[in-house]
Amino acid sequence: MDEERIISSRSRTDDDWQDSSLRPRTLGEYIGQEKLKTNLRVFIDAARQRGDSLDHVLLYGPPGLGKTTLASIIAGELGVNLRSTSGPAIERPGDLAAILTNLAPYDVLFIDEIHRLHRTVEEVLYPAMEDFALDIIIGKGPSARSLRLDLPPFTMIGATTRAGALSSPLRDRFGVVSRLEFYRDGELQEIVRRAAGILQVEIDEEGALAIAKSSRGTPRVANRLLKRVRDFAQIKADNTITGDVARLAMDMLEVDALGLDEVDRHLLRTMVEKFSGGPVGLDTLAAAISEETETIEDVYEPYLMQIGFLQRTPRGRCVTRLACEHLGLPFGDSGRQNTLW
Ligand SMILES: Nc1ncnc2c1ncn2[C@@H]1O[C@H](COP(=O)(O)OP(=O)(O)OP(=O)(O)O)[C@@H](O)[C@H]1O
Repeated sequence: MDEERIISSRSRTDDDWQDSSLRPRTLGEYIGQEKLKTNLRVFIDAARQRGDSLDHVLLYGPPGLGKTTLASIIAGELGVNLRSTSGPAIERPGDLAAILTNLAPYDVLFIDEIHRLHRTVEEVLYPAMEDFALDIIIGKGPSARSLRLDLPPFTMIGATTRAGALSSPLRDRFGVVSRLEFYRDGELQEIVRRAAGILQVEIDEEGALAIAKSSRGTPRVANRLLKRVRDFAQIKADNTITGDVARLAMDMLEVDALGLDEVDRHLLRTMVEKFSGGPVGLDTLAAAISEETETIEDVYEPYLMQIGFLQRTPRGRCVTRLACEHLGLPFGDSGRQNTLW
């Protein structure tokens, strides 16, 4: 279901890949995440001055916030190559060994979804990250012996939506651990304006703000919405995106002013109608809306919690009064007990 959602921040569509032109290429072009950028600037400049590799970096946070973009910016700012792969794509220790031995000195190795690395693969990473070395076992049984191969110094950048799912030995080997935050409306407005400039679409302040507000704090969603709204502007509004055009387009896409779509509304409505607003366990909720628990946890929940529509309690998920007011649903039910209110 997630693949079809315009506002999905998780899956990359063909559209996203075609629009690599929208990706900022330098830290200066990268909008928002100010604290992280300031720190990275210092770490990158210091590493370059010393002629050293940058410490390994772990970026975590909800999907679509710019982790992949940041990894390629870091490589660009260091003036080195970026090698990209993902946790599930590395099936055997030998696959990772092949990648590592092919790195040039100071290269950046980016591993997306690093929490999904196989344990046996992960073990190869420990000495690689710590000592720039590869331990290879030759032979089997009593005659087996270990051989240590030196690797060039490199920087590993790991990205994950769930830092908690990383084993602590792996997490501990990252010198820089940073969380990406949801973007503010003003920052998203700037991202939309920048993207509109690249796509050569006219947009006014109000149009950019309307798209920003419906983008769930997420640049990937902002870019995707902009492209859909651009289609409306092209056919119905003289190629110019104003506040009215943006709102009209979003109505037709069934995305509301807070960026909620049919799936979010279905989730919240199900919680109210079938579970008296909660608490309801994640597995039960996932079954009720025919969705994977991981998708609910990684994609829907972070934003719904951020805007105060959902709360996580030890006994399960609960809908808030704010969510009910937004959706025009009844709040407070005689059947609901022991919730947070
Ligand atoms: N800070 C930013 N400024 C401007 N545009 C951005 C920024 N961050 C992300 N984008 C845009 O959003 C899109 C999505 O970013 P990206 O693919 O890097 O997200 P991600 O967090 O790596 O997602 P995932 O977690 O799925 O890997 C990019 O194509 C880029 O155009």
